[in-house]
Amino acid sequence: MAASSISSLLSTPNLKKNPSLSWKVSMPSAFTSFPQQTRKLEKMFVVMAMDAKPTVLVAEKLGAAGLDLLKEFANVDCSYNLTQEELCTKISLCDALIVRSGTKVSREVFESSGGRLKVVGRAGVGIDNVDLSAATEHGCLVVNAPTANTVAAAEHGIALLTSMARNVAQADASVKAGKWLRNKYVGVSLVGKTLAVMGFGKVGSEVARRAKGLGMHVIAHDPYAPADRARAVGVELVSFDEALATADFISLHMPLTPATSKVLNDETFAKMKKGVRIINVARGGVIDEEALVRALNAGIVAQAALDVFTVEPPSKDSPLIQHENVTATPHLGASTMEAQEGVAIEIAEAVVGALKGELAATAVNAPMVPAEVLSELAPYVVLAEKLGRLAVQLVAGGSGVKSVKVTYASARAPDDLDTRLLRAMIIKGVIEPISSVFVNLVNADFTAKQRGLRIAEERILLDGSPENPLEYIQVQIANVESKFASAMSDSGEIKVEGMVKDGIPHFTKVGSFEVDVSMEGSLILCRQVDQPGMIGTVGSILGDSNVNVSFMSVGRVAPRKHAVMAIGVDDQPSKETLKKIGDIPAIEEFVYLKL
Ligand SMILES: NC(=O)C1=CN([C@@H]2O[C@H](COP(=O)(O)OP(=O)(O)OC[C@H]3O[C@@H](n4cnc5c(N)ncnc54)[C@H](O)[C@@H]3O)[C@@H](O)[C@H]2O)C=CC1
Ligand SMILES: O=C(O)C(=O)COP(=O)(O)O
Repeated sequence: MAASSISSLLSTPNLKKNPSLSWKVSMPSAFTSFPQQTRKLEKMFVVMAMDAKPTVLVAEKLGAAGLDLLKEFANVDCSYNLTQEELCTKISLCDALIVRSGTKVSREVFESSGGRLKVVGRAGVGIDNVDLSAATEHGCLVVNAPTANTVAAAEHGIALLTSMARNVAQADASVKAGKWLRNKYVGVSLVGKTLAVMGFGKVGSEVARRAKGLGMHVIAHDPYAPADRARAVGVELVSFDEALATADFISLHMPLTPATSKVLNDETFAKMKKGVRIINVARGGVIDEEALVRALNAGIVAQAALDVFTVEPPSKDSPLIQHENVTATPHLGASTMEAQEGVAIEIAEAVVGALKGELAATAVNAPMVPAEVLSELAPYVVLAEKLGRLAVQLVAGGSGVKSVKVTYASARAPDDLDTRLLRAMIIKGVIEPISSVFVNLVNADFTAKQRGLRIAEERILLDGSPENPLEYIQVQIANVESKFASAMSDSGEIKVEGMVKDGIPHFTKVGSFEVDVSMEGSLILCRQVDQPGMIGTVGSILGDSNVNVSFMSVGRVAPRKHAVMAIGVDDQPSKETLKKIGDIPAIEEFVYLKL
């Protein structure tokens, strides 16, 4: 599993809210190539509890191999058939929740978690039972297991197709009822018939492959599938209407989304060939079930074989289930021994990875960033957050921060630089110091939007060799006053800039003053009249107060005019120490900032 680590981006509110737990520093593998960064990254990439194991609630049956993996890392609570109320009660004690299709992970569940829930693992493909918006708003990562049950679902689709065509289920029931109805259960042949696969993704393409082996003519409709993938399987991609008009069999394999909800309805059934047969192993909600009953009664649809239903389980006296031309199975698509073991391992690995702070390759509501990209971006991720923090601390109280402009200067082609992580970190840096809101990679964009914070991103393409992903990052905050007037650019924005030198983030510009300070600890910025002895004067005030200076840099516009001195300090100076600095006659303004 390709997974990368960037724990601070996935750490969740209870890290802050639950100080009683002691948190261990774990250096994610993606960062081990930056040994010089270790100390600073340790501060950022704080992950799971050392003495408090996380708790994973497994709310539906999961294969043993997956449970074993989970137990190596977490306390595992297997509680099946919980009511919504019980789930909401339990969830506040859980760091992760694993479900299949039978559990509704509603907004209420996220709200009830009190910020503790870090990850929801869907042990399967469809995530229509998880309220993704609520998950994102709560900064909770959702991961699924998208590959391990593909073949099982495709095989079940083929099982339904063949058994429907030969009335296997109905004939079996009649034999068991003591009947011998050889004339009633005459079936239809598959060879030479047209099968329309609706949704040519993982399952759809496996169904297509198998149906071709049965001698069927296979067409597919999928607005997003590449034509060459279809060609490779020997399948022609057609329009929705053409698929409906030409198919003898229609097999549904698209996800349930607002766009696919009730996509088979009275209107679309009317466009089908009379006597069409429908197979659904996708989701019940893609069919208007009442319209399907009407189409069955009218003979438009000769038969339907359904594994999934709008409401599961459907009511016993549902006219659809009871229809003699309907074959129904209880959502068995993924239920083979092999698929369930595979899914269990796939989801357990994803959930454990996410709890460790890794970015899962199967994240549904967060960007998936390959390990090698993450490793390269690591110091820039730190830089981005610190620039955000710096910029916002320069804003004078009372000015609302509404608009942040981020400029990425790079010699790399725009396609070569994924800025989503950097943007998330800048948002984190800007928002966290001025609010109680917790920001991570999952909820960064949402949180910015919700607070009315506009983030404009700009790329500057530099000449030269694109050895580093970025030359510098600049963060500007517009329409605000600054508590440090020298931080304002000529065009009236607070402006800070930084770059990575030898793997270490450096602060390199404030307003129009160039400085050069490694971004560690805290920072004192002073504007002074440029004159000899200033460094010594400030240095000895700090030294007398036992404040260790890590870096000092002076940026000036011209000799003996104004200069900005940036002083990196390891320890927080006391108010008295800061006052003494401010009292130096040549100091015109100063500000103390936490990095
Ligand atoms: N019955 C069961 O136990 C199982 C059901 N499933 C369901 O099967 C479905 C497909 O799963 P996968 O193939 O793994 O997903 P997938 O994501 O690989 O494929 C879905 C395909 O549907 C396409 N699609 C999206 N909107 C469409 C539209 N309006 N019309 C036509 N195609 C559209 C997508 O482009 C994609 O190619 C999902 O709904 C999943 O939940 C999957 C596994 C087991
Ligand atoms: O993976 C899917 O989308 C499925 O529908 C399988 O559902 P299940 O895990 O068997 O409840």
